[in-house]
Amino acid sequence: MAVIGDGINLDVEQARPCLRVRTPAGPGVLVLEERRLTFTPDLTWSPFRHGPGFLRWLTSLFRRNKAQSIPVEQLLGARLENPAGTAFTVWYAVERVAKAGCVERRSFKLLHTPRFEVANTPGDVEAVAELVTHIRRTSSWWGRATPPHLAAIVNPVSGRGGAARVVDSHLLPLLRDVAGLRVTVMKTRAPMHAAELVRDLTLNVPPAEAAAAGAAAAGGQGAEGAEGVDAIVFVGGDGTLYEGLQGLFQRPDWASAVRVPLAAVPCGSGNGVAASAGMWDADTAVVALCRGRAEPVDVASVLQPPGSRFYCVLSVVYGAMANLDIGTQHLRWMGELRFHLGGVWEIIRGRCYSARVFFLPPEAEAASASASASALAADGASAGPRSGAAGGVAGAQAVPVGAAARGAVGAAAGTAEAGAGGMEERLLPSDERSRSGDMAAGAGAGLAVSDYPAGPPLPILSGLRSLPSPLPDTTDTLPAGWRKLPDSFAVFGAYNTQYLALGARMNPGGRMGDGAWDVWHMEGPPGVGRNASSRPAPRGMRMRSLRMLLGTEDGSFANTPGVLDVVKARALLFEQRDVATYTVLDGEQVPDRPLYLECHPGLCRLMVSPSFQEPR
Ligand SMILES: Nc1ncnc2c1ncn2[C@@H]1O[C@H](COP(=O)(O)OP(=O)(O)OP(=O)(O)O)[C@@H](O)[C@H]1O
Repeated sequence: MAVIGDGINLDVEQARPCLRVRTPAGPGVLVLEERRLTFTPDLTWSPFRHGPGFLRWLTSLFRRNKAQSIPVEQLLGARLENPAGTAFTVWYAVERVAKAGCVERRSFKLLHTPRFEVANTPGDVEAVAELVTHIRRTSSWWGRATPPHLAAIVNPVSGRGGAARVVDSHLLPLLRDVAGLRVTVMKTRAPMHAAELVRDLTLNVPPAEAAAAGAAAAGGQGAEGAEGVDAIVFVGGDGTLYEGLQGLFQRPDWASAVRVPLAAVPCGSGNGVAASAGMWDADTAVVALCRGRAEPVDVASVLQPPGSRFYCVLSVVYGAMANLDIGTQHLRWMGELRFHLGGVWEIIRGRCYSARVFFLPPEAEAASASASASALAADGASAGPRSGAAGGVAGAQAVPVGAAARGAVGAAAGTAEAGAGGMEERLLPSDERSRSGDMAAGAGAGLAVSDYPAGPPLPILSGLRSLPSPLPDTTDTLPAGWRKLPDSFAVFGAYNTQYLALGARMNPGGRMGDGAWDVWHMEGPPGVGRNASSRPAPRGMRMRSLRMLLGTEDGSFANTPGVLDVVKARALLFEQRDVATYTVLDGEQVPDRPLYLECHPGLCRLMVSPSFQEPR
C-alpha cells in the first residue's frame, strides 16, 4: 500500500483505494473492497443519516462508528462535484419490486451517497480520479476499458413531450456525468427524421461472435475504443424506435448494423418496447444502459404492394386495438390514459371488423418450405407473378380496398389518409419511391418478393408462387402448413413481445426472440364480407371485451378461457376488409392494402433491464 497524500492510501496493486474523506456529517475512511464500497466514520455520524434534526442526530449517537457499505453490484458510477476534483458522490441502484396485478415489475431506484471531500493536494485529486474511473469502469462500461458511446435519438414530441426533460435529468447527468459513458444527443426535427439519423450514424459493430454470445455485454470487446456508436438509444415512444428501425434497414451495411444494440427509454404514450424490455422508467433505463445486457429480438419484414417494405418489432393491430390507438391521437396529451378511454369507447361501440388472415405456424415451416420447393421445381423454378388462382385475381386489384374506402377512413379520422400515404412516401428512399410509383401505375405490381426493396432474406414469402392479392378464400392455393383464421374479429392483434404499452401486457407468455409472433384474436360473427361496414357485436362479446380490458395490465385475461384465442405464427398474410378501422404496425398506421409479414428470428438486439426475464 502506497501513501499518496495526507492520510490517503491507495492499494495500487489490487486497485483498492482507501481514501480519507470528509462528509457533511464528519470524517471517515472510504474503502473499495472486492465486494463492497465501505465508509467507516471516525465519529458518531453515518453519512447515510446526515441532515438536520435533533432526533436524527440523537439516533446516530447509538450507531457509533457503524460502517456503511454498498455492494459493488449496485454501484453505477461516481460524479465529481467540483472543478478541482476534490469532492465526489457515489451513485448506486437499488432494485425494487412492485406488483402490477398478478405480475411483478422489477425496477431500479437511483441513490447517491453524501458528498465526500478530500484535501486539495495533487495526490488526493489523483486518487479521487482513479477511484471514480475505477467505479465507472467496473460498474457501467460493459466490461470494457473505455466507455461505450451511446447515440441518443430524442423525439421531443413523444407522449406528453417529456423526452427533452429526460435528457436533462437522466441521460446527461447520470449516464455521462456519473457513469462516464459517451453520450451524443440528437433531437428529431420531423416525422421520419429518426430514420435519417440512424441511416447516417457511424456504427461500432461488435464482432458476430460477441453479438451471438449476446446476453452478457451489449458491445463486445472487439469493438472497443473505435470511434463509432456502440448502441442506439431511442428516447421517445414506440414510433420513434420504429422509425429508427426503418433507417437501420435502409443502410447498405444493415446485415452487420443489426448487431449494434437498440434501446428504448420510455417517453412516449405506449412504450411497448421499453416495457417489454423491463425499462419501466427512466431510472431503470439508465441502469440497463450502464449494465449493457442485450437480448436477441425478432424483427418482422412487412411487404405491402406496390413496393413498400416495413420493419417492426412490436405489433400488427387492426380493428378495435387499432382504433383505440390511432383514433385517440388527438388525446395524446393524456398519455397512456387515452388507450384506456379508447378501449372503453370501443366496448361501448361494440363493433366487429372484417379481415382475411392466413398464418404459418412455426412447426409447419419445414413442411411449407419443402412443398414450395417441390412446386417451384415442378414449375421449372420460375420466379415472379403467375397467372394462377391467386395471382390472376391479384393482378387486377393490387390496391384492394379502393380509394373510396380509404377516403372513408380518412374522413373519419381527419388526417388518416394523409398520414398513411405520407408515411409510405417518407419511408422509402427516393429511388424506391419513384419505382413504387411506377409500379402502382402498372397492374400486378408488387406481387413477387423480388419487387420489394432488398433486405433480410424472406424464405417463407419467397416460397409462395406470388404474393396473393386479394387473399384467397381458402388455403388451397398456398403451400402446405398455412392456416386460416376466421374472417371477422372483435379483437385482432399480432404481437412479438409481451407488452404493447407500459400498462398493457397484451401477450402474456410472449417471448421477443423466439422466432414467432403471437396472434391473439376474438372471433366475431360470421358473414361480415369484403368492404362491408363493421357489424355490431353479438351478445356476450362486450362482456368478453370488458374482461380483456380489465385484465390488460397484467395479462390476466389470458387465464380466463374463452376470452381470446392465440396462435403462433412465423409468417402472416393479412388483408383489411373493413372501412372503419386502420392497420397499424408498431403504433404507426400503414396504408390499407394487403400485407405480407415474415419473422426474422432474433435479427436485432435489444438492451434490456438487468432483471429482465421472459416466460420459459
Ligand atoms: N420533431 C418532430 N416534430 C413532429 N413530429 C415528430 C418529430 N419527431 C418525431 N415525430 C413524430 O412523432 C410521432 C410520435 O412519436 P412516438 O411514437 O415516439 O410517440 P408516442 O406516439 O407518444 O408514443 P407510442 O408510440 O409509444 O404510443 C412519430 O410518429 C414521429 O413521426
